[in-house]
Amino acid sequence: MLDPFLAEARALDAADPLAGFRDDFVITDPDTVYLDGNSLGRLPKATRETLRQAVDAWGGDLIDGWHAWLPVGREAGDVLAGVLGAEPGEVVLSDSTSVNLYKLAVAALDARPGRDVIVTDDDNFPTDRYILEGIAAARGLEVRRVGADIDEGLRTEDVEAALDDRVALVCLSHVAYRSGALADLPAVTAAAHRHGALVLWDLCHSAGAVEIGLTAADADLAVGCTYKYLNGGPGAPAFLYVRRDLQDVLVQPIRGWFGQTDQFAMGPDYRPPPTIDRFLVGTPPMLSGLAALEGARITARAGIGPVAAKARTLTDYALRLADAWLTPLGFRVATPRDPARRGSHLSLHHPAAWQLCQALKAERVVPDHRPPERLRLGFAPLYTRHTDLHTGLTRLRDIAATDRHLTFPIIPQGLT
Ligand SMILES: Cc1ncc(COP(=O)(O)O)c(C=O)c1O
Ligand SMILES: Nc1c(O)cccc1C(=O)C[C@H](N)C(=O)O
Repeated sequence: MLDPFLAEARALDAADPLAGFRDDFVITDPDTVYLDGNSLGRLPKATRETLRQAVDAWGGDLIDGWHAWLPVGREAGDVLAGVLGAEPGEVVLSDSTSVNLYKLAVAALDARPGRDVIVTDDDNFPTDRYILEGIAAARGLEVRRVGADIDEGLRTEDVEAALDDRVALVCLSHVAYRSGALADLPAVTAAAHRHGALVLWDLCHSAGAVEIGLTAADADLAVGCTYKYLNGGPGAPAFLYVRRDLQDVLVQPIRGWFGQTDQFAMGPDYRPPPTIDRFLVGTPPMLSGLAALEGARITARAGIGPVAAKARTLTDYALRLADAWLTPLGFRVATPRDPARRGSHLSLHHPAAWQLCQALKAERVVPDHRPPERLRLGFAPLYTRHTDLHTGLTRLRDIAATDRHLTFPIIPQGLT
């Protein structure tokens, strides 16, 4: 008899309005179940072609190529604005998420003179915590860390309790990198605004996975990477968002010539334009920028509404498999069960998570491991099928049931 879960996966895939998008990606080994698109997304076929042409343009056009390349960061920003629920002209590609976080955090702090507290959470992604601590140390500020449950995420009331009129900036991840827990972006933003603070959101794990609605939430600032669900490729430039009315108010700390009015006039003084361009710094990596644009276009074409809806059916389906097959084997779901409170990945706690991760890879299922003791399974709605989850979790169940993972070393080393 056909496993009812498999029948269900096939029915969900058959009814999936995004099913055709899988063909837009390069898939060299169809037997591998790739569940790490939340760390590095797949290569879009269009990107392979775009990059071939870009390399030829470099070879042929040489310096003249810049006429076509210079607008790419803004063009990609406008495509991403649709994905993030922002307006054209409010998003641009620039630098890395880490560098953008620094630039916007400092700009926000400078816009709130006399206030000396940054609020973040104690489970935020490492780069965010390190950068905020660094800024605070350099400026003699306090970092107030809200306690976040590592599986259930941040509670709005806990953020609210940390707010007062000393707080200049609240900086949080929208989707928590380990658990996938989704913070309440509109509610936290509104609470911070009631206390006169600005909010900077890290959208790395939500961009291209959930509906964000930056404009609807009156969000101030955001950063995020393009190499995860947006399929921009390894090291592709990050994006930054600054709400229109803040653009000519905020001054970013790295006064590069790409953030200058009429940069090729090579003028004597720094006079940043009143637009999103003032948050640029230096010469962008063009090949990666073109790849980020191509990747963003696919999500924009699919529409973030259908993408987010598929993220819900994928995570919901995987949760039910986990409950039925994995909980009896010592796994514990480490992601919120409420679909309104999670992004597009699922975390599973198991004391042997590292070994299970290695065993899965050996059997052509690619998850990753995040300490402490969590397997992280990322579902990229554009190319992950429900049947992939059935295959991947069947292999995980069989490995755990037969202890095949115990032959792998216990100590994590290097990349997962
Ligand atoms: C939440 C979050 N912020 C930031 C980063 C990384 O930023 P960067 O691209 O600067 O390494 C990641 C992933 O690498 C992330 O998951
Ligand atoms: N950015 C990464 C990298 O340069 C190497 C390996 C992994 C990454 C990641 O994106 C990790 C990811 N942000 C995470 O949530 O763990």
